[in-house]
Amino acid sequence: MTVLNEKVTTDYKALIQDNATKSLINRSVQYIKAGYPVHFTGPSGSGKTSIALALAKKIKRPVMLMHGNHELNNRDLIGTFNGYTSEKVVDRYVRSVYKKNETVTESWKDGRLLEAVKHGYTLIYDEFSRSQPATNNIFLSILEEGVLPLYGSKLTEPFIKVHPKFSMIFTSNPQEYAGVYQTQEALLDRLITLHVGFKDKDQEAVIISEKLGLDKKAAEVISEIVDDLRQKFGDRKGAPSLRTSLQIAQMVKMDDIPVDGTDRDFQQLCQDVLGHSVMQGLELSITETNDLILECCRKLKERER
Ligand SMILES: Nc1ncnc2c1ncn2[C@@H]1O[C@H](COP(=O)(O)OP(=O)(O)OP(=O)(O)O)[C@@H](O)[C@H]1O
Repeated sequence: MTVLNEKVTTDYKALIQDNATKSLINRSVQYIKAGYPVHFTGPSGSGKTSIALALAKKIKRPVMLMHGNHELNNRDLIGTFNGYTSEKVVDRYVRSVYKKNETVTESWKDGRLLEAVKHGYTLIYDEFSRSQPATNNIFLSILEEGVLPLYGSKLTEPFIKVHPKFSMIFTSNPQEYAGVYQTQEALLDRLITLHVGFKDKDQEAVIISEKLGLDKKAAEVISEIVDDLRQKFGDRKGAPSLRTSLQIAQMVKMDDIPVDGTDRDFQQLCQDVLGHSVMQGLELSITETNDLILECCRKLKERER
């Protein structure tokens, strides 16, 4: 279980906010205040989770983070009996009298959703469409009736009322991604779905440079190579994301690699970090992949680190 609350200090540079991102977060705060759950959808690495975290921070309530997966079930969400506690009292105060009192009780542990609903946390349900639609049905009761049904929990109450400060932020990858279930219309219908796409190469260069403290020109070279390859994907999925650019930038900084398209170490780094997604996405052989990445590297003029 992951609970983040206001006391946790995050890197203030974690999310570099351009005007579009700022506006997206501000609008989302208003939707949440009005009682609507917000849903960020878009390709992998486009920044959905980072935006969700920044939004949750603005809501100023403790944050519960939950990741969708196909094994998630009501026990994870609502809770489960996780063993027994027993108490035995043996009273031999008077020698001739032996008094024994033994009680055994099942111990209950709240699931993440129950905890968040009870205490009015902000719940981030990351990649929720990786959970089975039947598991996600429970959110319909929360959104529709404002109650969390305690299915199969053996608890005395059949449901609990949702805390007025409870709010939800969902993120998901588009349906064509592997391991993603189709979301029931009834649930989607109740969310405000906002699209988060890749930024352009200049915006990405600013993020790389500011986030990692890398020279602006070096950041531009990296984002240009990644963007060049991304363009070749067209509508195909799995294009290299900002995450990939950040990985290259991080390694360049750590290992003092010159950001120079003709430098062998830099070329090797680009081939290592970008190779797999390019090979898979563009359906190329490993040699074709390496050649393509080299070509993108060499295209760029040598620039200062
Ligand atoms: N605006 C931004 N400023 C700084 N870093 C960012 C920004 N957007 C994304 N990142 C960084 O890019 C990487 C990918 O972001 P994130 O994990 O939020 O994407 P995602 O869309 O949730 O990806 P996935 O679908 O794979 O979970 C992270 O390292 C994140 O810190």
